[in-house]
Amino acid sequence: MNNEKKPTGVDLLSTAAPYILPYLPPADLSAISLTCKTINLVAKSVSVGRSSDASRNSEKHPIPFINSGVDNHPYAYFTYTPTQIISFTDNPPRQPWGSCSNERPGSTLSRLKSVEDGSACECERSNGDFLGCPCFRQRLPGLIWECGSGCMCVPECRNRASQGGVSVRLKIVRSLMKGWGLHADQFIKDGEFICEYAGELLTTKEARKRQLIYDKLASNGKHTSALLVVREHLPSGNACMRINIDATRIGNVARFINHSCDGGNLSTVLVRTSGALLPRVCFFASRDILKDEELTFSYGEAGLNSTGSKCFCGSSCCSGFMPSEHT
Ligand SMILES: C[S@@+](CC[C@H](N)C(=O)[O-])C[C@H]1O[C@@H](n2cnc3c(N)ncnc32)[C@H](O)[C@@H]1O
Repeated sequence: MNNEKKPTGVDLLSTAAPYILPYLPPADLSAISLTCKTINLVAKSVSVGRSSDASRNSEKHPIPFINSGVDNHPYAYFTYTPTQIISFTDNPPRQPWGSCSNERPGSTLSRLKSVEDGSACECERSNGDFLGCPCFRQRLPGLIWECGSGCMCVPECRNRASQGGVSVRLKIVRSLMKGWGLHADQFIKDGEFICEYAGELLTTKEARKRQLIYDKLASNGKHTSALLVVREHLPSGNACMRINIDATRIGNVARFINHSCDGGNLSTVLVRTSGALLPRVCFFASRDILKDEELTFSYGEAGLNSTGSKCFCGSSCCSGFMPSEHT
């Protein structure tokens, strides 16, 4: 005789729900949480997991959302990518987030630490020739050349500072006037790498199309977008290359960095890596940054390009209005 009890519908539901619910966007999660007690409990734990780490275990430390009673937003929903990707024309694929089974990758995501004495960089030598590494041949203002697949050096090489993802402790804090903002959760030294601006790489045509949609959505005051346009001036001085990165649907923590009219405490640097076709846009501390300070940079000059949206950066030179990028 078989004494084993057959699982009930509730048993099956509580087994399956933790695997399915982390794939749901907030509106669907909230709707399904009303169906029964079991689902409600799982939905609550998914929300708690989401607000505890925006990076979905992709970065070295968790990056929590902090909302100390400003409003009822526990987190912002988007698909996470630690580095730039080619754009999606359709909706991005669903990514689970908030599951308690997610494990921080730790050593599997080869963490790159800077080596103070520089002796780890073997790329300077090629057959005994110290001019072997392409990264050291060209240095231009606002541009850093890092070692890459074309170099012989170890991942710990100090000339790969921006390649290991976010290694400083950060948090995403809600404010009444600016929405979410990225803050330091530790002291950060002047010049330290903070994060890449990761998102979808767009053609200029696609960037212009999306900007029109975002401007329309923003006019009802409920939508924030994160489309960054950076221009790389070529050595001739006569031409420049445009890089359009949209972190609105798919991005990383850089999508939460707010604007400051005084230039803020971050510098925007283009990083070219040996062996890679396209540069990456990276943020470095432009001065020492204290724990809890908000991280900001200038989106551009307000002047004639202003969208008319009010700026709440609070700096002494605030123009009162947010700059806009003419895409
Ligand atoms: C890249 S997002 C930054 C993250 C955003 N605060 C959020 O909650 O997702 C850019 C948007 O943030 C808001 N923002 C950024 N800096 C601001 C500032 N100084 N004053 C007011 N709003 C700001 C604007 O709505 C802007 O369109």
